[in-house]
Amino acid sequence: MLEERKKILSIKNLSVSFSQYEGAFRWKNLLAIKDLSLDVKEGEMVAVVGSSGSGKSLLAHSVLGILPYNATRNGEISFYGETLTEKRMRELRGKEIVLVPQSVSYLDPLMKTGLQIRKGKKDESSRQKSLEVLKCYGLERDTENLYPFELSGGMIRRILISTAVMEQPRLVIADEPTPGLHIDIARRVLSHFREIADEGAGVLLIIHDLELAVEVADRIVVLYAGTNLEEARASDFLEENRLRHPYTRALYRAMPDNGFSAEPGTQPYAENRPDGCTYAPRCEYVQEKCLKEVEYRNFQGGMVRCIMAGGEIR
Ligand SMILES: Nc1ncnc2c1ncn2[C@@H]1O[C@H](COP(=O)(O)OP(=O)(O)OP(=O)(O)O)[C@@H](O)[C@H]1O
Ligand code: NI
Repeated sequence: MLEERKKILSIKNLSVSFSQYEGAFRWKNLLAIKDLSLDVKEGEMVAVVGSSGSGKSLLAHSVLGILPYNATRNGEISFYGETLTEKRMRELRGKEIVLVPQSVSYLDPLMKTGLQIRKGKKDESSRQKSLEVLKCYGLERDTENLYPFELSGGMIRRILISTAVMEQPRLVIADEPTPGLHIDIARRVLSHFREIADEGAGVLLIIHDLELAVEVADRIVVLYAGTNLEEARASDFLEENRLRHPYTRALYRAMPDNGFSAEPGTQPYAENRPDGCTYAPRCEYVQEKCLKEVEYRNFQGGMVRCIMAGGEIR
């Protein structure tokens, strides 16, 4: 019998709001993430896709406990079944839970690469370990003596990953690790994350590029205007009618292999989010009842937030 894989990360009904000063002693509450749920199990790579501003980085920062000071988080985040409080996040961060940040400016420009990977430690065993990690990521030994400005974009990405995995984390959150990389290098970077998952850790991969996500991940979570509309198996993207939500189907049709057909319209900003289904203003199937709150529900081995799935949409 197959052993049940343990849940590493569980996020239930996450919301993140910002309070913003509007002037004249008025504050406005902006709901940037609304009712977002997902799990990552051992050995699994879950990709989160969504266009710019859909809440991907906020999701990552919520798990790490590094949201901006004016943000409020609600809902439940747990790690191996234990609720992640701010204190617990601080303890796990950089050790059991690591972030490969979106920005390459994360590296210290004045510190040699080797020292950055071992977080300033100078003892011989840390040095040996960092050399092994460099080798594992296809980087020469001498890379340890280089400064960030002497590295190519692809090398910097690999250094950021090396730095993250030095401590053998249980959960790796990678925030857009591929933009600006040549496609071959992007694939190589992603295959390193795949290996990390295959060795038993959980990987939450935040990525714009749906095609790459489908190639490498086990499951795909589709974010739209701060909430999730669908969770599908990567293999569901082989055929349009295996997908559950009209938005995911539109994304499918926009993929290069499927005709590149872009759909009209854009995702709403948090302050203009409609009541009910966030996708309703653009949806060809929209009906009166879509304007009420829509539940995120189990459907055909995945999840969907659409009342029409299984009915009008087959
Ligand atoms: N500090 C902040 N103050 C107010 N609103 C914010 C703040 N940070 C983010 N937001 C809001 O949250 C939304 C989601 O931001 P987030 O950075 O998570 O997007 P993203 O999906 O990571 O985008 P990208 O693909 O461009 O990195 C933004 O559209 C913005 O409205
Ligand atoms: Ni982001």
